[in-house]
Amino acid sequence: MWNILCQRRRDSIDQVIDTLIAMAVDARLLPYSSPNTPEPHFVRSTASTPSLRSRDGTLPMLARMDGGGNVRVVVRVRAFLNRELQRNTRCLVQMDPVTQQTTLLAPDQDDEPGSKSKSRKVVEDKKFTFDSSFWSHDTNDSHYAHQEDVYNALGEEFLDHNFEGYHTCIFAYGQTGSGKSYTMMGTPDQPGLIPRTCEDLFERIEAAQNEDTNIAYNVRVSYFEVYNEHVRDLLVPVNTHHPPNYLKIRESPTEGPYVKDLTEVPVRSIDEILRHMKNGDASRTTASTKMNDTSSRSHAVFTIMLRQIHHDMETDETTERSSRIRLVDLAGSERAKSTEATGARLREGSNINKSLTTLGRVIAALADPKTLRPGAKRKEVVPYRDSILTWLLKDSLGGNSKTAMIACIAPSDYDETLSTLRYADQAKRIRTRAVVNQDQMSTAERDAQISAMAEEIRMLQMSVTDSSRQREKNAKDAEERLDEYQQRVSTMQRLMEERTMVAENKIKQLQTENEALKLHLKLAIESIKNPIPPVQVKEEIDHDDKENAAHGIHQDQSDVDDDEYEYDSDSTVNGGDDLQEEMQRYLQDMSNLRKLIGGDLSRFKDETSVRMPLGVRENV
Ligand SMILES: Nc1ncnc2c1ncn2[C@@H]1O[C@H](COP(=O)(O)OP(=O)(O)OP(=O)(O)O)[C@@H](O)[C@H]1O
Repeated sequence: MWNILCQRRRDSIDQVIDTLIAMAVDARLLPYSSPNTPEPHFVRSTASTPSLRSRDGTLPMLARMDGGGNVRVVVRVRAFLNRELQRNTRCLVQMDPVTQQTTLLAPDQDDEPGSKSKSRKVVEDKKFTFDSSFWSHDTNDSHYAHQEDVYNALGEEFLDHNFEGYHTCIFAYGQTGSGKSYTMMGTPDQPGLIPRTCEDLFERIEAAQNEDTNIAYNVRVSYFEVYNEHVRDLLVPVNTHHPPNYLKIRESPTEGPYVKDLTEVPVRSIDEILRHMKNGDASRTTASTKMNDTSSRSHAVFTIMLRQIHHDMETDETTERSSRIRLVDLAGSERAKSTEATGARLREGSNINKSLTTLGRVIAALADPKTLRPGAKRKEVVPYRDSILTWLLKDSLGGNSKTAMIACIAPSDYDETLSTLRYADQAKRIRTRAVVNQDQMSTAERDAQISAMAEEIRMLQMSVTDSSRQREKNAKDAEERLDEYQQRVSTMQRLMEERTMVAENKIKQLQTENEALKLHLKLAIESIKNPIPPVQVKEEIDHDDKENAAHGIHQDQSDVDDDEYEYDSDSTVNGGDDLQEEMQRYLQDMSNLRKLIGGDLSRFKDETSVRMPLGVRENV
């Protein structure tokens, strides 16, 4: 009992320390400090504020604020493949749909001919419990998990997080041929997690825009693969006459590691995003191996950047939420003996294993409570930089992201499945520190930020020119400055885009108001032109008089009332003229305002297009 209490206390302390470390790392977690605190670029962050558009709007406040959490780990077992059926292999995996427990059964002596299991000292049943266990082995079973079930249980919730402003990452891990690509990409008939996420994303955007015109969405995608420790852009068509263009990795103090010059394509519809996804997928390096006819020989990273910009017309404040959706299909771990690979395949296999081994070391380091202890130099302990894959996934594995791992397993390979399940079991202990990526600022603040940035870019431009003169002397320094300069330019482009979106929204709103006023004016003029005939009122009054007389009520005022009515009618006409004049004046004001905003808008567009060639991003 005492031990449990101590453990609980240690856990709580660890949690508090975690939060404090996260606050120190990410200034946005700190409460808005005093006015004396210098605020870089006037950005007032409201991280952890309620969702702009959570799915049902009923998330409890605490759930929204708690960005930290353990890596979600799920496991999926696939059906037998033809070669396994021909060998008459036995299914070694059992899953309990109630407890989510996965049991790996020890193979019989005759199973897995030539496998290491014979020589293992202890070959016994092993039990693991994960967040979900997806049984995709036999379609006849009631708890069979279809592609849709996997998306509903995991993908949908992660997309909710993206709309709340969190970065997310879902990666599929497992031995070669265990069903990673099937789970992530799927087939045309059975689409996997990536196409389902794309579809759901645009369906939600469409629904949200129909509901609220003050919110604008901006979606971009990128797709790259890590092949033989090189990064290749999958959205750039392959040119067989040229050697592959491998991209470099850079690390920015604010954004973390990123791929330099990676294509980021803006997408506006489901069809567009699916087209890019399919093109990229077709460019991926695959080959036929003994274990899988279409084996992925690279790690593929499909990233969706989602920006939600909400402009409040009343306060003239803009709230921007940005999130990154990373969907990773890792290459499969493999044993040279099983794949019988030689030559290029063998070299690929050893590179794949090398990066997966590093991923395993990163996971082990992050899962180790000692790494999280106060005073531990986390950066030094976690070997992110030992492989391209782990360096690029640094943020997703141990930083600002909500992350899930799908461990894919084959039904009849004891050793490989045990190794995958152990890997997954360790990943369960990793805690990430996700925060809502949200900024809020007024139009004036944004303008000030753009001016400050323009000045900064001017200075950087000058220093880049100076540096390039000394390039021979100090090439690295010059390159770094150029990188920084390009990054600032693209940030500024983003701000300009935002300003354009806000201006467009304002115009839309003014147009609606204008239309409403025109209609109002038309009705007012019509009612002035065709006033209600006074005679009707008179008749009614006469009728009333008669009735009143019949009831013996004295009506001295009836003539006066008539006069008053005629007088009122005149004054209505005069009042109508006034109203019409006022309306005309108002309309004039509106059209002036519209011209003014229109002028601004075209100016912003001009500025953006003028600055375009300076940016790093292609196809933007
Ligand atoms: N849940 C499933 N239901 C039906 N078939 C599946 C399932 N999972 C995988 N498969 C089939 O198994 C084979 C191997 O799957 P897949 O290519 O997805 O494996 P992988 O883990 O991506 O392999 P690699 O690491 O070699 O790329 C494919 O023919 C695929 O259609």
